[in-house]
Amino acid sequence: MTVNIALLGFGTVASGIPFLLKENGQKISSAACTDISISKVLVRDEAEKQALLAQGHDYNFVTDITAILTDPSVHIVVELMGRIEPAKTFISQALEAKKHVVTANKDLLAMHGSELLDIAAANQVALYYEAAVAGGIPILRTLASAYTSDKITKVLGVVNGTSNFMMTKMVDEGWTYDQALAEASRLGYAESDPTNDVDGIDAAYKMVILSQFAFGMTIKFDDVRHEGIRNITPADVKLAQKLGFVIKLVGEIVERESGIYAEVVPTFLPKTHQLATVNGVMNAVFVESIGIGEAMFYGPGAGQKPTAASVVADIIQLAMSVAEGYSAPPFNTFSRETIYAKKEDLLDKYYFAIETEDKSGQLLRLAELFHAENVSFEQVFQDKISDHVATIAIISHQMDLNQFDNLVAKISSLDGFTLRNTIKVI
Ligand SMILES: NC(=O)C1=CN([C@@H]2O[C@H](COP(=O)(O)OP(=O)(O)OC[C@H]3O[C@@H](n4cnc5c(N)ncnc54)[C@H](OP(=O)(O)O)[C@@H]3O)[C@@H](O)[C@H]2O)C=CC1
Ligand SMILES: N[C@@H](CC=O)C(=O)O
Ligand code: NA
Repeated sequence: MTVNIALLGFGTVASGIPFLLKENGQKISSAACTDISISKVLVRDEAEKQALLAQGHDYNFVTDITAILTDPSVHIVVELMGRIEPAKTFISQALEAKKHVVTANKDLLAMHGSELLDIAAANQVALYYEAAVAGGIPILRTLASAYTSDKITKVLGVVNGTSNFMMTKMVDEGWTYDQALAEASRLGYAESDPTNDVDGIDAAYKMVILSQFAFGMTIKFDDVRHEGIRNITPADVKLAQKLGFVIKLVGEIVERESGIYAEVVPTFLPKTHQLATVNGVMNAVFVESIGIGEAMFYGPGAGQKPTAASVVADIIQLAMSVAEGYSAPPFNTFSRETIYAKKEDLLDKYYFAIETEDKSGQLLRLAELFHAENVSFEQVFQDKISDHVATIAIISHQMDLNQFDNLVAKISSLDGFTLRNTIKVI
């Protein structure tokens, strides 16, 4: 038997699939208990079809999804177009046509995953998406299988390859923000609209998906506090280095007694923390649990071949179920009621960078403000910006999220002070 797959889109990731099917064909067929063949590829229009044929791609290119949906010989649909629509409609239609679906579309899964999984279940087919979180790292399947015996208490992740690549180039090699972004796009790491990469949105999508696999709870995207890398200045990086930290965009999900909480924020990581060594396009997911303890899963978070490898691994699992005639199990079965943590249960240290006039009494005003919130300073630094202006950098002791929000609001409205940045300190 041959299991037929149809690709929706033939961009960076999709065009990496033929390489693996060809170079690793024997192992793949043996693992799937069947041959796997790309029987149709949906492209945008006739011009793209002609261009791909001219480049030597010898596939059955189609420009209308109906050709795939109505073809009973297509067993698995692989969506690699990205964005919400028409991907959502096409995936829903494919599931309703009783075809299994593989996707890498974290935007769609974070916003509408539950709805799509319900459609899959109602039609007795499966929706797999290993590549949606940390491209080449087999993290979702690991959480869904190897962690069934364990209880996870915390997940930390550097899960956006583009922003991590950019930060690494900017810090280590002095590249500008624009140079770093252009190169991340050229290498196929960035989304077609890289806003989501640099503003922490892509990483927040991944936290939504990770919360389902690690904690069995579905945090809504809007409830994932997120901020990107745009506000980080060379001064922040310099101070971090001086104090033995590196700055990374880190996602965190924790379960406290009151419930679960997720955020993606720039973070001061001690240089000795395992995540501090994750550079370039590499990603890592650091998992704390009551059984295994601490474990870190490290690998490429983006790029054609790593991401295609995760996609093909999903295809193999589904192809095997087709070939062997059993129902493919759901990708994740861990599900509990979602209960959010109380803000007073969320304790962290923070770095505050505040600009103010360089004159007597300014630090005292800040000290009074922190004191009113019952938060104490751990370290304070002052740097001259010009003759009359200074940056005061404060690293606080632990405070809860209510205290942090109150401080941010109060400093922001304090006359003569500009809150330039806040960064979590681990
Ligand atoms: N690149 C990476 O490293 C990773 C990507 N992903 C995810 O994988 C998915 C694919 O990403 P990637 O390959 O990088 O994206 P690309 O933009 O390189 O590829 C998407 C392709 O789909 C085409 N497309 C879009 N809409 C349609 C449509 N309606 N009909 C037919 N074709 C269409 C696009 O055409 P056009 O160019 O004309 O718009 C483009 O060729 C995304 O969901 C992304 O988030 C996940 C992990 C890593
Ligand atoms: N644009 C994303 C791709 C993988 O999800 C990233 O940079 O991590
Ligand atoms: Na993955």
